[in-house]
Amino acid sequence: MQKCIPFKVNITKKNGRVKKMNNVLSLNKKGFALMYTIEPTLVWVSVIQGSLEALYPFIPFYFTSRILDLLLKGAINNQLIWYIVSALLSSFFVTTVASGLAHTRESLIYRAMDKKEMLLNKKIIHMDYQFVEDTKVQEKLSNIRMNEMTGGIGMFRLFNTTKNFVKNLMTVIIALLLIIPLLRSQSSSQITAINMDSSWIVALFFLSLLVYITLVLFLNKKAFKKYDEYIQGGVYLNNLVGAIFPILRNYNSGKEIRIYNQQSIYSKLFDESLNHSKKTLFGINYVSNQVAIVSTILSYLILSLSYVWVIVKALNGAISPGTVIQYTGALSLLIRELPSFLEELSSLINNSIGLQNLFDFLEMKGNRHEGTLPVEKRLDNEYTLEARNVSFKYPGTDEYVLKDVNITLTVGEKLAIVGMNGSGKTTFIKLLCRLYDPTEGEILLNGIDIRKYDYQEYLRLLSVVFQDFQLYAFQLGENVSASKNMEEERVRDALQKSGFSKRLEKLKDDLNTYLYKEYDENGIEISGGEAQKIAMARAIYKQAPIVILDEPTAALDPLSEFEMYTNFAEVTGNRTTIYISHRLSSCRFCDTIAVFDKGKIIQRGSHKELVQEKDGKYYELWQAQAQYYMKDESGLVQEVAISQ
Ligand SMILES: Nc1ncnc2c1ncn2[C@@H]1O[C@H](COP(=O)(O)OP(=O)(O)OP(=O)(O)O)[C@@H](O)[C@H]1O
Repeated sequence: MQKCIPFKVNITKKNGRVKKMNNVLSLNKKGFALMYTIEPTLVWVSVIQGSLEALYPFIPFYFTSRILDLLLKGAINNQLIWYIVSALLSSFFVTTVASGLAHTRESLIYRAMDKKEMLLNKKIIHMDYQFVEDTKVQEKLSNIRMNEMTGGIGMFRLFNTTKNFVKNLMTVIIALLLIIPLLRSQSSSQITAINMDSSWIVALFFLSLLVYITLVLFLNKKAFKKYDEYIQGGVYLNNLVGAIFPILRNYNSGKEIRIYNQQSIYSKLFDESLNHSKKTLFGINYVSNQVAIVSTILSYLILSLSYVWVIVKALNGAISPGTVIQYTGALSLLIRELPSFLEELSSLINNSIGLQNLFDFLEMKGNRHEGTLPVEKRLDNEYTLEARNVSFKYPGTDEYVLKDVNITLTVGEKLAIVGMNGSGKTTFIKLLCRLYDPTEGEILLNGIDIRKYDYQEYLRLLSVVFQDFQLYAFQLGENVSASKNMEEERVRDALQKSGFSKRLEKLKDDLNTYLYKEYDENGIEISGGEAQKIAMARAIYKQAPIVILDEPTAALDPLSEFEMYTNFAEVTGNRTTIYISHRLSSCRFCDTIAVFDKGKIIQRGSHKELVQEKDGKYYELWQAQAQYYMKDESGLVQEVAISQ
C-alpha cells in the first residue's frame, strides 16, 4: 500500500504540470490572437523583420565558404562571380528591409499599446459597477499595469518580443539546417584516437545541448519566480501610491494637505515605494546576471568542443576547408542564440502570469447585460416601480444594508426618503439603478423584474443626481447633455430650470465654456452649489420619466434652494420622483415620505400623517430640526436664524 503513495503523487504532479503547460500554451495563443486583432500589421512586421534579422549573419558564412572552396580549387568562373554578387545583394536587401521595418515596428508597438489601453478603459466603463467598487478588481488592474511598467509583462511583452522570438527561432532552425551535412559527413582518414564520425559524438553534441537547454530554462524559471515575488510585494504599495497621486495633483486637496500638514504621510509612503522599487530592480538584476553568467560559461564550453570537432573533421577530410567557415559560423550562431532563444521562450512561458491577469480582467462577466426584454415606450409615462421584499448585502460583506424593503411608486408620485446617515437610502437608489442587484427579493417595473429588461433601455427611464455626482473637464453644454451633440435650446432650458442661467449669462464662451482647467486654460472654476445646479440640469435635460435626486440641495444657498423648491414641480413635472434629503422641511411637498432606519422602512405616509405619530422616528427627526423653522405669513415654512 505504502509503495503506491509516491506513484500517485507523481501522477498528480505530472498531470498538474501538463495542465499548467496547456494553460501556458492556451494563454499565449489567446495573447497572440488578441495582438492580431489589435494590430495585425505588427504581427506580420515582427515575423518578417525577425526572419530577415535571423538570415542576415548566415549570408557571409554561407557564401564565403563557397567562394573560399572555389578559390582553393582555382575556379575563377561565373559561379564565383554569382556567389559574390549574391552575397552583396542579399546582405544589402536584408539589411535595408529589416532596418526599415524596425522603425515601422516601433511605431506599431506604440499604437498597439494605446489600443490595448483603450480596451482596458472600455472594459472599465462597461463592466458591472460592483466590480468597479471591488478592491480585488482594482488590484487586478493594478497588477496588470505594474507588471507592464516594471517587467514589461503581459501584452507589452508579446508586442515587443515576438520579433526577437521569431529571430531566435529562425536562427536555431537555419543553424541546424546548415550543420546537417556536417553530421552526415564521413572522414577519409583518422588523425585522432576517437572516431569523429561516430554517432556517439553526434549524440554527445545533442546531449550537451539538451543539458544546456534544461539548465538555462530552469534558471530562467527560478529567476522569474523571484521576479514575481517582488512584483506581488509591490502591488499593495502601488495601489496606494496610484490612489494618492491623483489626490496630490488635484489642487482642491492641496488645501487640506497644507492645513493639516499631511506632507509627512506622503513622504513616508514615497520613500517606501522608492525603496521597494530599488530592492525590486536590484533583485531582478541579481538573478538575471546569475542566469547570464552560467549560460555564457556553458555556451563557450560547448562551442570550444564543437570547434575541435569541426577542425578535426576537416583534417580527416570529411569536410572541405571552405565549409569549416559555414559549420563554425552556424555552430557559433546556434550556441550564441540558444540562450536568447531559451530566454525568449521562458519569457513567453512566464508571461502567462501577466496574460492570465489580463484575460481574467477582460473576460470578467457581469449579469447586467443579460436582460433582453425591451422597455415599453409610453408617452403617458405609465411606469410603476415596486421593491418587493428587497434585502441587500454588499458583495464580500455579511451585514444586510437593506432588509425586507417593500415599496411601490405609482406613476407621477413624488416619494421622499429620509433617515439617519448610513440607513441605506443611497444603497436603495443604487439598486433601483441596477448598479447592484438585490441579494434577496426583486424590483419590478410594470410588474416585471428589472433584471429581465435590456439594461440600456432600462437606464433610459432614469435621471439621477447622485450625492457624489461628477462633472467633467468638458464644455458646459457637453456636461449637461452628456454628449458631443447637444440640443442647445434644451440645454439652456435645463440650466434655467436648475437656476444656473444668471451665471451662464456671464460666461464668455456661453455653453462652450470649459469647466475646470484640465483641457482649457480659460476653463472656469465653479462653486459647489453651481456644480450641483449643473448636475441637476443634466438630470432635467435627459427628460427621463423617473427622476431620482439624492441630496440635490445640500450645497445650495437658501435662495437657490428656495428657487429649486419653487421650480420643483416644473422641473419634475408629472414624472415619478424620488427625493432624498436630510432637510425634512424640503420633503413636505412630496406625496409620500418613507423613513429608513437600519436598512428598513419603518414609517411611511405624508408629512401631515407622520408628524402626528408622536413616538415615530419622523417626529423625532422633525422635532430636532423644527426649532430652526417657522411659518411665514403665507404659511410657508422658512429657516430662521438661531439666537443664543
Ligand atoms: N460599496 C460599499 N461596500 C460596503 N459597504 C457599503 C458600500 N457603500 C455603502 N456601504 C455601507 O452601507 C451602509 C448604507 O450606506 P448608504 O450610503 O446607503 O447610507 P445613506 O442612508 O445613504 O447614508 P447618508 O445619509 O450618510 O448618505 C453604510 O453603513 C455604508 O457603510
